[in-house]
Amino acid sequence: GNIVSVVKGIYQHGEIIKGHVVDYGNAVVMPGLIDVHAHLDDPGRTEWEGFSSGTKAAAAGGITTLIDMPLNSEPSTVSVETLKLKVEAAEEKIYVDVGFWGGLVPENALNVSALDSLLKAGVLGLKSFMCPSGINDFPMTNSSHIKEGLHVLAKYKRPLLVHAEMQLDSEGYPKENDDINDARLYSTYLRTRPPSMEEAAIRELLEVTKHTRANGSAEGSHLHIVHLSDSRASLKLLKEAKSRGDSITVETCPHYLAFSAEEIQDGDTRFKCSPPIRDAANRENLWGALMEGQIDMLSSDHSPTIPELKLFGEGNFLKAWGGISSLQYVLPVTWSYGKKYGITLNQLASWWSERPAKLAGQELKGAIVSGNHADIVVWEPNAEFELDENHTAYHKNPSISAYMGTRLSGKVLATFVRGNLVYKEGEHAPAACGVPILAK
Ligand SMILES: NC(=O)NC(NC(N)=O)C(=O)[O-]
Ligand SMILES: [Zn+2]
Ligand SMILES: [Zn+2]
Repeated sequence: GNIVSVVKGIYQHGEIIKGHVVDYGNAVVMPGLIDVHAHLDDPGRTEWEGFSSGTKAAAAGGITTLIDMPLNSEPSTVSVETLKLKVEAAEEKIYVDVGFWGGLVPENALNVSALDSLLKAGVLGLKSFMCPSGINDFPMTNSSHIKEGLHVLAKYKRPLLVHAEMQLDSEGYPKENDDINDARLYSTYLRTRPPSMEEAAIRELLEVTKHTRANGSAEGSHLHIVHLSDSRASLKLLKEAKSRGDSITVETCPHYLAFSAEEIQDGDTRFKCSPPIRDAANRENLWGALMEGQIDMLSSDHSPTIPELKLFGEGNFLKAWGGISSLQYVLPVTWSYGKKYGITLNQLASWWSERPAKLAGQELKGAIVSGNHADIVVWEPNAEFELDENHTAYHKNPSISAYMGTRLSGKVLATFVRGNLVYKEGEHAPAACGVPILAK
């Protein structure tokens, strides 16, 4: 299951290597992708996705490790008991390795022993929202909850991931439940979540992350901003905080790099997510920041649901479920939309494998080096395909993906997890052989 050695050619110590040699010709052999932000909705909402379909889609997309979010499953993963339910739900159903984030919510944030037991039970870190999550048993937290959480996490050297948007009553922008008649217009939804909401949340977080600096009271803990969309004030604040020594990283997602507000059609709620996809100029800035290293990594934020909750009929952006379905496509999407910015394979491996592995504390994953798990994706960057109904999608609800109808390049030929061939050109391994990852 591990990489024994990495050699040039097929000779080792002057001898032709014995055993089973597979020659993938000019295809790229890369570390498997590690997606630190996916909502697999299991247990409890397997009609939205589920471990089996979600990890099959992942394997088909070259993802070898997923870290599952603590919400959208029912119940949310906010305690030892609910983590147990999640791990049991994953048994015999995961085709790639799956780790778990725990939830930081008001009911456990100020209860040190509750957080200790959740972390001792093996979650790889905690996740919290600074605005309503859309899930009833996953309420939002404020900065005092987050401060407490970070101080407990410091003992375990594990991260806190935060959905950084804060509702500001002061600003006169429409709220989601105002009865606005043009709820079919994407611009109406966009106005309800201006960049200032991300900026306000990040300003508040930076008051807490100063404790994560060397010799700070929360030294050892780490804050990770999930799915950044605002490429201006928010990114500037994060850059300054990093230069002051705060332990902070930030991710963005392929949908913020692929799409722009100008191209989202009225009523096409496949594109609804929070924070929202912003304008084309913002997308250009995000690409610039990613290429320069100001944005540390990428994640899918695969947040599917059933088609009915996307309200395709009425196309109401204010009431439809927010979340983009993308898991299987993130490698070809990043590659296809990134080519014009000159992205390299090394950058792909850094954004999708090396850095996510560090965030999730997975020292034996994220790079093809001897001793590491043999988690590998083999793919052809120049192979093009239409993402249409003829393209086999393994997601539970393929029709809701914003990527349907796009033409992409980058075809996955084979995916290996701990040396097991889990996917090969349309075929999955006969049995689910992924491992649930619990922190020691
Ligand atoms: N409950 C969710 O899945 N929310 C997600 N929804 C999005 N991103 O629109 C998220 O990550 O915030
Ligand atoms: Zn979020
Ligand atoms: Zn999410």
